[in-house]
Amino acid sequence: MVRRPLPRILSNGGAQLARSRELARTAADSATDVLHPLITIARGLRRLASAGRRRWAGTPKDRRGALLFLTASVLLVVALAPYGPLLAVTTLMAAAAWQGRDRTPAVPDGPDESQTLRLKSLYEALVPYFSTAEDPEPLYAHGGDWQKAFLEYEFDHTGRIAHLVIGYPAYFTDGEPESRARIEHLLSAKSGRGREYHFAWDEEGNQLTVRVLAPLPTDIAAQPFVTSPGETVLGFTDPTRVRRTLPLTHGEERRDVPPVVWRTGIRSTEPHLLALGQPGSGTSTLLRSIALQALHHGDVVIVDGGGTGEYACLTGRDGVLAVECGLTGALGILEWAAHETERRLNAANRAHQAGDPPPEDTRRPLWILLDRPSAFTHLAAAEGREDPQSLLHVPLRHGRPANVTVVVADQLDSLETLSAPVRQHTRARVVLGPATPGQLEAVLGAPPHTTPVDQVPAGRGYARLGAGPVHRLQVPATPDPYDDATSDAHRRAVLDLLPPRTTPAEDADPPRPAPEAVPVGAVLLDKLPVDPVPLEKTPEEKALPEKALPDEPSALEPTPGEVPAGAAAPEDVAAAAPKEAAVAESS
Ligand SMILES: Nc1ncnc2c1ncn2[C@@H]1O[C@H](COP(=O)(O)OP(=O)(O)OP(=O)(O)O)[C@@H](O)[C@H]1O
Repeated sequence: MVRRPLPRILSNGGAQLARSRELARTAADSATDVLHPLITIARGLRRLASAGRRRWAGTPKDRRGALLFLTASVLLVVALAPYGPLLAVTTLMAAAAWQGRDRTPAVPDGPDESQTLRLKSLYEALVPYFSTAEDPEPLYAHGGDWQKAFLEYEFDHTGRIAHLVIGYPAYFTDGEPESRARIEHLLSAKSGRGREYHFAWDEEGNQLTVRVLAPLPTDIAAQPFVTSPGETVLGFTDPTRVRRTLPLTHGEERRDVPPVVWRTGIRSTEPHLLALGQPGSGTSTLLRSIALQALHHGDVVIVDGGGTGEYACLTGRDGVLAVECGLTGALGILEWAAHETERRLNAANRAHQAGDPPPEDTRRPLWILLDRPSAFTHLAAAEGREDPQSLLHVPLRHGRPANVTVVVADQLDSLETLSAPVRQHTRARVVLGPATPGQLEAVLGAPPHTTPVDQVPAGRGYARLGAGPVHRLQVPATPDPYDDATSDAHRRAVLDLLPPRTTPAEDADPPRPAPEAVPVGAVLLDKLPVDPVPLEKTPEEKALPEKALPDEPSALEPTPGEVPAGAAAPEDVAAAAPKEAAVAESS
């Protein structure tokens, strides 16, 4: 079959179109220049005519005859006088040209007096940092020319600097964080506090660009976000670093906002997240927001060391396998999660070896969300029991290929209490609330390029995914719907996102979920005796210390028999015997 060439307009249409557009623009510009006097006179005539109409309309009816008579007399005199019509037309044109002149006030070329004063004082303040006695031609000198140093500047409507490009001498140590920090601190103080500034250092060109950032929106409520499976919206950020936007609704209003999207799952390079913040900074809210998104495609296990019942709204919901607030329950569920991770790995490995796709029951994402595990660490130490964090090792280390994601939230000053695997394997990081530059750098691994604000709203902070840039972050408002302080709109927004309740929280004998709804090997945590299949325990399971299992089965706690039983089907248990070997193999 012979291929026919595309019509030329399709093959090189883009370039042609651009050329034609450029030609049309040039022609229009030239025509405007040539016709400018005519346009001015026409505009003036229109203004004169409308002034005449207004005058006529404003004249009382009894005087209109006299006015008409006067006008006619003037016209007659002009017509009869030598050169009268010519003079009249010339005068009319001159009047029209005067009336039609462009009256928009000319934009002043440079800064006004107060702006010049600001720039001068900023320049003077920079002199000690950007000059040395040995420099024969200093760019910065007391009483020097600020216009040479400040290459671009813009002011906002309040007269404060909104954008500034500063040139600096090549010998300034712009590679040293301390030197940069000194300049950034000075500039943000002198340009007006209470705003956030972004600093971009161009080390090659010896230029620093300062930009004032608009505050991030704090009024975005929880809602279904348009994302693909495996993507979680942590919050919203600036359009400068993130190209993508998400369509959001805010009441009646619709807007597009750039999100910070965290990718989890098999191909993720940051499969687990650590969120830290001062008390009340919004880390529990972030966890709730993540849980609501995770429940779209996966199962969620929540361990709440804070014990304030902030996740009660999730209890018994479809996909929520457990919400644990006590140490015993936390140990039980985390132990199950570790077994489940291993079971998934073994099942996936067997499938790989057999050349089959991974089994269905290893693909559904499992989320382990821990709020304040450091509280359990203290409690466990006091009671001489195992630290729940030690049970996170397997999910953290091997969770990615098993579709298991761990999210840990804690207070900033508990960073040291977090176990090494938690700190090592959580490559996605969030810091919320007020934090010192040192704390930000310790958690994020890099300093943010923006200055902190004095008043930090709840849910405001920074996020960094792996070795990526540090983003400003505002978490969507996802409050506890059972909190009296929650507004009706926000309560509605969260309740609308909750999956249906499949198990009544208080029900001692809840209805059994359909067998197909329960992943093979998953624990029916709360609740139900599993089918009475006699299951063999692995040597490890037999060796489990009794203390690791719930003392008193609660509504949500697995019974001692259920944890290992649900953690692995019999054939899995047998295959899981050389667990460590299998795990090592898969990694
Ligand atoms: N993104 C947000 N938008 C609006 N309000 C928020 C946001 N995050 C948190 N808040 C509000 O701030 C308060 C504290 O939030 P939250 O309980 O999540 O903080 P926390 O860091 O978990 O504190 P604590 O550890 O003391 O419980 C709550 O009233 C909550 O509604």
